[in-house]
Amino acid sequence: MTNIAWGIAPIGWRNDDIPEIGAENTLSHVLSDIAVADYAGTEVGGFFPEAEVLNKELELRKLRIAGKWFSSYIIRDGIEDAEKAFRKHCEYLNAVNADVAVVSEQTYSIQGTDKNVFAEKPFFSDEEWGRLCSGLDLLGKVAHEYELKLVYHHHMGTGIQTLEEVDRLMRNTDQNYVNLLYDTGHIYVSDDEYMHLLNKHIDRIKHVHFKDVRKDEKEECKKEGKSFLQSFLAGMFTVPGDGNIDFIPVYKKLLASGYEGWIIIEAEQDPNKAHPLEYALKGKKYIDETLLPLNKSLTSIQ
Ligand SMILES: O=C1C[C@@H](O)[C@H](O)[C@@H](O)C1=O
Ligand SMILES: [Co+2]
Repeated sequence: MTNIAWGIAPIGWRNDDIPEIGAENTLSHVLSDIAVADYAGTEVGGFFPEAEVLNKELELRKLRIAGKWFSSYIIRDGIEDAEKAFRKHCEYLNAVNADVAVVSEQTYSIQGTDKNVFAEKPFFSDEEWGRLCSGLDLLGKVAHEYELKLVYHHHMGTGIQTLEEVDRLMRNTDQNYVNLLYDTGHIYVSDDEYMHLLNKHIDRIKHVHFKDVRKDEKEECKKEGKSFLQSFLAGMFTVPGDGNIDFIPVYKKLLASGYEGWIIIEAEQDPNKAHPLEYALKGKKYIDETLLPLNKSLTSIQ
């Protein structure tokens, strides 16, 4: 037995970074697809309604909420403003019974712009690093007050993208309050590797995004200097089992370390090209047929 819950993010149906795409997919449609594909839950998308309305729709389908993305601007706006916005965020998370607050520092981020995501990422100065890390410690304590875990999302096109940057963030934040969200797709696109980060920071990882990458598409996007948005629209990402990441050693490492929490399938694609339910089912088939049988090896270790 494991204490892992499998979910899928609404990002395959609708994308907060490009609200026009998939706009025809209503909340009911997305949640019903997630239930049909037999996932335990999801993360909150930007188009999700107030807590009371959402809870009713979740209950009807026996789904749970893992967490919700929070764009912090600690460096740009200062920690006071960030804390105020984050407290509101945590109140909503409590109202929908979530477990984690996904935080990503968006100061200077190019993830939503048309800049070349492979060559134009921002870098923080030493002074900015100091303010970011102490600010995150404070937000982590706020999350703790709300009985939530702050999980930091390393992300392409931001100041915390590479393994080196994640290392620095982990070294300079309080391990009691600042946890890590491990996103296979982002670290693979950034560093051409995904096991190193997992092995190195396994003790801080409290939330996981399983995003697969089509290597050839990635190389093409890099060659063409595409932006982050253009890259995912071109099909750089897909569901686990459909790309070039080997999730077997990833899942084995999580099992061996006793990981408890959510693994969220997160595959942003153009919903007009990649049928969202078809891909949700494809991801679930891979989990059921390839990953879950690995749980037996855990039983034999114990
Ligand atoms: O967790 C995520 C949330 C999205 O908004 C983001 O752009 C995506 O790439 C991701 O990993
Ligand atoms: Co992610």
